[in-house]
Amino acid sequence: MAQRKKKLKKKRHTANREPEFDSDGGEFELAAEIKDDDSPGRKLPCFPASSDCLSDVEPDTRELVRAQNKKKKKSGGFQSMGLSYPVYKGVMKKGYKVPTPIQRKTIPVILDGKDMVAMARTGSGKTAAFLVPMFEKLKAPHAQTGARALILTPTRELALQTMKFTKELGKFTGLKTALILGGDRMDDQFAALHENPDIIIGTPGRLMHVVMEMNLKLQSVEYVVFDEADRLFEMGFAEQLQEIIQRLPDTRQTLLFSATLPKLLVEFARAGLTEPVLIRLDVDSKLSDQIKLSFFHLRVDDKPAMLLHLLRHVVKPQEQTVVFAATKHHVEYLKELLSSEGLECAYIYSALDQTARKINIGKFVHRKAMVLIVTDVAARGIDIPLLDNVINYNFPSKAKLFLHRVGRVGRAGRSGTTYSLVCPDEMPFVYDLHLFLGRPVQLATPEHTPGNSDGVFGRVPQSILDDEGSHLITAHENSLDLQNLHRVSENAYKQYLKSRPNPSPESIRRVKSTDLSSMAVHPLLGSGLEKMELERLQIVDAIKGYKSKSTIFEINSNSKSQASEVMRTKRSKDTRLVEKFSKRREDLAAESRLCNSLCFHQGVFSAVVGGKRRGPQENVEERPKNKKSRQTGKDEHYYIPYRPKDFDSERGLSLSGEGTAFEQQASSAVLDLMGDAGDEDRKRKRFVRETGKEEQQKKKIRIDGGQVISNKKKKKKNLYPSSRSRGRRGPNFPSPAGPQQTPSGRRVRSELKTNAQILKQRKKKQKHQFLQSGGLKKLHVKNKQWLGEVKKSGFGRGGQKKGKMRKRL
Ligand SMILES: Nc1ncnc2c1ncn2[C@@H]1O[C@H](COP(=O)(O)OP(=O)(O)OP(=O)(O)O)[C@@H](O)[C@H]1O
Repeated sequence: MAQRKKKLKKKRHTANREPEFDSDGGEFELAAEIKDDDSPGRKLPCFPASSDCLSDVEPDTRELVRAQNKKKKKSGGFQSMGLSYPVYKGVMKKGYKVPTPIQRKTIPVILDGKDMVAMARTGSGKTAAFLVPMFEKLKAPHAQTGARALILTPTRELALQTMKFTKELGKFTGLKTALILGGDRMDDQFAALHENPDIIIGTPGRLMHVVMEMNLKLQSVEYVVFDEADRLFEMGFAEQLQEIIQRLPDTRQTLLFSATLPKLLVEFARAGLTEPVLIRLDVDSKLSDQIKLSFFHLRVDDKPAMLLHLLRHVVKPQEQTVVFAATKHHVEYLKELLSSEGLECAYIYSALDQTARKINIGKFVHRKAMVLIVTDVAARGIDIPLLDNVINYNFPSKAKLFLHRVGRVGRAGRSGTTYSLVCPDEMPFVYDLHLFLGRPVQLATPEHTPGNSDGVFGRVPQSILDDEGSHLITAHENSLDLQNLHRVSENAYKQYLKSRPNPSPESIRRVKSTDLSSMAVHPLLGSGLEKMELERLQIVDAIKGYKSKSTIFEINSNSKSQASEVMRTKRSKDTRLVEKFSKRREDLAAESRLCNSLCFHQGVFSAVVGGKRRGPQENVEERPKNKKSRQTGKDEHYYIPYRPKDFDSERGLSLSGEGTAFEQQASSAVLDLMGDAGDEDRKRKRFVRETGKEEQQKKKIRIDGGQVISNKKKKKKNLYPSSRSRGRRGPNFPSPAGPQQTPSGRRVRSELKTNAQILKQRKKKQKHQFLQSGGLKKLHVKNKQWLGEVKKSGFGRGGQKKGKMRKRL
């Protein structure tokens, strides 16, 4: 223990000597933010002198060779990173000639042994950024110790993909990898861990389950990666991560990667980072310019028709498309719908059987199906290189989820298009997204052409919806399945709406004040018919917005009924208020129109945000000066906003999506005057003491598949010994030895059991099973039967004879 502490100190000491990555004053805060600077001549962080090397078992010649290689090769390429031959060969074989910016920034720092939090946009090559240095560090398989690297991912698909990358990039290193995923057989996973893998790739739920079953200590892990870290550190995985992290040694190197990470490292406090380096690339331009965005405004019922239109007429036949839907029921419905319309499609959702998921992904990757319908399970990390389009059938409720979904296209410098179907209740999320991206919402105008339609928010011509709608009606009439699935998906949507997070209040306000009647048809959908269609839509809007001057109570103007009298009196009383309200609405609409045009022409986004920030001085005169704006008298030049500039962006990235960690903490800070005395029972309206149930709940753990089980029950289950007793050992099952050593010389207790222990456990289990299956009772009954039989055979039918035989019995 003392030795470990000493080493940790040493590690910190080495890190402190490099000022460019240091945290200020050793506080757990933002250590350093490296701006996107791709200058090839950038100085690489220097290596520690051999005396500072972490291993005190032998002088690390590897480091020296690497430093030597670095000096020789010109900077900018993988060569300059001083990679060893097997690793370099794997990288070249994969076809990576030059490192991507995130790889160039992160690999040298990771090789220097620092903890890291790295953010770069989707498809920028983050996987290789943590795999390459991992291979370099692990070097070659180790015979004695357990796994030395652990990679955690939030979804099975992503874990499978990381496994594929690991195999390809690490082909020449000979390192062994075990994949621990929910949905696969646990016995196989026990066996895989017995083969003494160097790397474990897994999803938190199943890994925690396996770790607890096998009682693995994970003390040999030196390198931990949390891929899609923001998702992993969201509430859903908290317990599983806790269980895994507390088993890891303090001296490990921890890396967090994602395309969407908040700036405040406090949000990752549970990861146990030690003086981490923060690398955030593309903070300003979160989306690749190669990705084109289109937003279509329509009713929720028109979405199926629009989807069909997009897939048939807008998307090219040779292009592959991923459709994101809100729930698995939507996926099932859409799959049935598209199939009935002759569009071949594959589908994935988390509840789908593992084999079916693999088959469906395979079908899509091999271009047997050109459409893949998915829930958000496939939103993160999945890399399908030739993917062209993403369709958001349901708009994501979080801006960062939009980034991840959209990030499935435009990978590694390719181009792609995203189409989002937005119904009225999803409008505030579109505004939230634009706040997050720092762009104005562009409402379509008749002047927009398909060529300049990027980011435009427009309407869908009714003619398109009518055409496809008639197909849909026939399809539904002919298929009972489709009708049922549609009904189920509608019910699921109601549930989905209940669980959906709320948009920000300013976006709701903005949507209310936006005059959508001025919005034209989306340029991608109505080339040539914009003006005519706009007029038509305006007439339809006017009809929709028509309000009768009198109520149903006043149908007969000279009616003397009591109801009509009441209505008339009320009307005369409220006229002033109604007028005031409609005038305010008109003003707001006019202001929003002006803001939109200003933003569109000048790119001044600040003007869009609820009128809080003002545009350039010269345009102030053009604004309708309402009472409020005149009163504020804010001088932009000297005004210091109470929110930081990147507030909206950071709010989107924050793990809870509610704001910064500080704001959350402050809002949840409660002075508990009652202390431990108890809690208020709202139903009974009195204070009650804690019953200890909370403690019991804490002892329960959610395993993969969402099942909640108690720790105790888990132990009773004993899946691991039973698998071992069946002799499912891997071919290279290492002999159970005494204490082993890590390369750094630390002693680790063997996780393997001795023969005696195994036999003892086996006996215990057999006894347990025997008792559980009512073994004693059965034995008793069996004995009785036997006695009866013997009696019969001994004494014939009567059974009452006396004699020698009877005596013997
Ligand atoms: N140095 C490189 N040169 C060329 N291609 C690369 C390089 N590094 C990665 N790629 C390719 O870029 C694509 C995207 O890589 P990867 O999946 O690692 O991105 P990512 O940043 O992890 O994306 P996401 O955030 O969506 O998970 C992959 O097809 C990968 O093979």
